Amino acid sequence: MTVRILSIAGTDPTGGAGIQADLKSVAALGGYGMAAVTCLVAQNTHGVRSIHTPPVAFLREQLDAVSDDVAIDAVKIGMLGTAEVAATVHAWLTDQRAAGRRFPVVLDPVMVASSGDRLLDQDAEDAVRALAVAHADLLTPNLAELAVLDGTAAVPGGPLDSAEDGDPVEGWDRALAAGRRVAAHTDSVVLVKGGHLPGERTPDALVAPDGALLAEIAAPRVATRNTHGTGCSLSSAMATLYARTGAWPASLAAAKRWLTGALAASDGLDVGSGTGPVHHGHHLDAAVDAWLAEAGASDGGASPEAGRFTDRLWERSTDIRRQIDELEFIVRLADGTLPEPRFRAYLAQDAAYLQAYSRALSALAASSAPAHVRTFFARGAITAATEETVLHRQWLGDDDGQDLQIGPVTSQYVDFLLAHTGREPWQVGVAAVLPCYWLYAEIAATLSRGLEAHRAASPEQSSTASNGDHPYGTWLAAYDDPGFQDAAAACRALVDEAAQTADEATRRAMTTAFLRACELERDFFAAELPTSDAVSPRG
Ligand SMILES: Nc1ncnc2c1ncn2[C@@H]1O[C@H](COP(=O)(O)OP(=O)(O)OP(=O)(O)O)[C@@H](O)[C@H]1O
Ligand SMILES: Cc1ncc(COP(=O)(O)O)c(N)n1
Repeated sequence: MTVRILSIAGTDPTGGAGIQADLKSVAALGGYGMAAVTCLVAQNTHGVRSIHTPPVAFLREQLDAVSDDVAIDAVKIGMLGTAEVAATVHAWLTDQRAAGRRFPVVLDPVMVASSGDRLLDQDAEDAVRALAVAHADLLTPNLAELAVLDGTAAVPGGPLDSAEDGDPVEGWDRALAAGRRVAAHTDSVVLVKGGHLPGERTPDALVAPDGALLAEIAAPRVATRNTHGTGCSLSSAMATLYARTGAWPASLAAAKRWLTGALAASDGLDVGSGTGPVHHGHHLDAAVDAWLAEAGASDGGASPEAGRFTDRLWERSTDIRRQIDELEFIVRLADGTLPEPRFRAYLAQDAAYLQAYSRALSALAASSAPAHVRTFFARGAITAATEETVLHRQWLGDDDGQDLQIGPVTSQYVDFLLAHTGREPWQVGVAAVLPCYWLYAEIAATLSRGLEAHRAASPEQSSTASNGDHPYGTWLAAYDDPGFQDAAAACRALVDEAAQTADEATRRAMTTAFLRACELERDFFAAELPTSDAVSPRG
């Protein structure tokens, strides 16, 4: 069943925060969104200009109009603005309960916007606290709001906190302690959010009224300034997912995954020149493009006129690339804990793959592409074949690879490449082989950061020891070879050039081929580390 979620919140005419963000988030997570407006806010990505609060009797009319007609599966409360508005929502919820209508309530105690503008009168804090105590099932304060609810300065960002650049670990411990106190006091689950902590991580945790830590998620910080409305979006996502599942930890895990994708895709939005919004519908782009393609219409974004074609491809592959970064195989390869048999099994598949890749590049070298394109791929075919030989000699020993069992994902990827470079227009072929260059070049950067971290953590390995004691150090270092990075950039430029010469149908086929190859790259890495791996890690 589609869950019906009511947002009670203020507005943002630029669509990034408040009710507009709530409705987008509910829809993005498969719910049906409804909204009753508390305050009208003239704001944009730079800040709040003015606030108009309609008479509270009208708010009550909106709320009754909904509840008299529609069964509500969850309520999300955002900006309340004044004590009177908070009391009106409080009274309506009390009446709903008295009438036997029970639904989960997520309260995002919005007090100050990320721009620094106040969104709640100071004398309304008690009314919000009372609402939390009486009706909230989940509270989602940011660190500053947590400090206000806690009534102490013991939270980073709290009233007396002067250590803006303090230690993130200590700050997080203090935040969790405050979260536990607020959960106990309000008898609600508290989602403690680390978005405003300094450092590389943005931890989030759920604490229960009895102090139990229900979940803790340490997501990496997405490097973007576009965080306007993340709090609104996360709280309405939690309301929607909890209405669907009845489980807070599962809701948080799914909501964070979606929100991280929305943050990662936000740079492609270009909404406003200040702190921009997140891309709530980032995961829907591919479905809409497929419908448009079936309808024979332009996808509107992948035309060569609209900036670099490969920029659009990169943006469209955001989710797949994130999934690759999060794969256990990649994480453990980078930190050196990947079991060696697993690594060797991967390399064997990689060697088989490279033989076929070399044949695919040869097909492009023999295609009807312009001469400089054919030359590039002729060289690439030789490099891939040579690389394959080196892999065999260095890691796989004398085994000549003849009796290698080719895994199902490897053969799927190989079939895909050979079909796309042999039978399709050359432009589609170059788009199909690009991920093997480009994603590998990007993954190399991730892996070499892992190697750097490993070296830094092993100071006894002097800087003259090139690879520390990382078991795959030599292999990781070869990955980050500048020659390979250059080849990836050159291949990308050829794909941009190919898009210029292609008609619209061919550009669509290029996009589809690129994205499919990205998925196959992901599946190739994922196939090598089944979760039930019984091999013990290398000592
Ligand atoms: N740069 C980022 N990268 C990844 N996650 C982030 C980032 N910034 C915020 N988040 C996440 O966004 C959610 C909202 O957290 P935050 O602490 O920013 O709340 P907030 O201040 O209420 O939000 P808002 O900015 O809308 O006021 C949390 O899940 C947090 O971890
Ligand atoms: C109506 C409304 N509600 C909430 C926020 C907080 O969002 P942010 O802190 O990201 O500005 C906002 N700006 N506007």
